[in-house]
Amino acid sequence: MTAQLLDGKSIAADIRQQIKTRVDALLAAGQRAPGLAVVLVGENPASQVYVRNKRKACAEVGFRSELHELPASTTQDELLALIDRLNADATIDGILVQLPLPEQIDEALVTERILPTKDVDGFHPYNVGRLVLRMPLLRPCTPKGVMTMLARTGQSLAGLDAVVIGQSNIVGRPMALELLAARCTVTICHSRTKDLAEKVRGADIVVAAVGRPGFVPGEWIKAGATVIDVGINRTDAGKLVGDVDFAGCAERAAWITPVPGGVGPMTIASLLENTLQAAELHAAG
Ligand SMILES: Nc1nc(=O)c2c([nH]1)NC[C@@H]1CN(c3ccc(C(=O)N[C@@H](CCC(=O)O)C(=O)O)cc3)C=[N+]21
Ligand SMILES: [Mg+2]
Repeated sequence: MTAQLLDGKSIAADIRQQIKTRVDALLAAGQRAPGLAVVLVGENPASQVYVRNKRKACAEVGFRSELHELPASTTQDELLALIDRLNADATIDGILVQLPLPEQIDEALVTERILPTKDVDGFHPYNVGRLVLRMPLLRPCTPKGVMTMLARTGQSLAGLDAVVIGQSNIVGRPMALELLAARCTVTICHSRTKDLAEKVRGADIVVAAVGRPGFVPGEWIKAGATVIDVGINRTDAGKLVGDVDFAGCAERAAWITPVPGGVGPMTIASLLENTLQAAELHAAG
């Protein structure tokens, strides 16, 4: 392996330490702790793991977090009524409705119901529009965490060729907008892309967010590239693997993120940053 590891686990721990210091200062000044409401509908085992990790991170930095666990049979109106209550609750700064939601619930409608200043996922059309216009407010957590990791490489991003594989609303699209704002030349690839291998071969930065284990082989990677693996795929043996062939890509890349311990912990660190930012917005009125 020649690549250096972008250690999300340790960068996320640094960020939590910084946030804890700021929360301690808030409390010392007589202000309340930032509050996050996490809403979990149904019993998706992966969602339960992520929600547990999020609440553990909140506790570590001194946030108040509350968990609203609703049955899989919850109606859309019941969920919207809960969001209305959380929107009106002055002790709640951030609302996170864990996705995916059961099929009877319209995710877009739920996302739009959350007050934009409490939308710590950054999924509300208001926050997405702010990102498009280069005046971001609350930024989607996974792309934000990736930008924090890229900053840690110390390289200037301006003018680099970036390829994002995947065009989802929660990762691929906002990721491309973040890289564009950092003045990369960005290509978004997806399932209908022609000559994907050629596009990746030209990239200085590759972000893989396809949800297919080992989808990006080492042969696609340009020498010295930065490889960011957003994939979290569980094998039949219960092991977590990313979207890139780690060993193959690490032979050529200058920087690479592991799975686990890469982008996942950074997503949670960004959620904490967003919740603190939302608390500051609410304190400012
Ligand atoms: N409204 C909403 N917001 C989200 O941010 C959101 C969501 N819904 N639905 C699901 C995805 C996925 N996601 C992850 C968060 C942390 C890890 C994470 O901590 N990963 C650890 C491993 C965790 C494990 O052991 O499974 C790691 O990569 O090292 C992974 C994935 C947030 N998501
Ligand atoms: Mg996310």
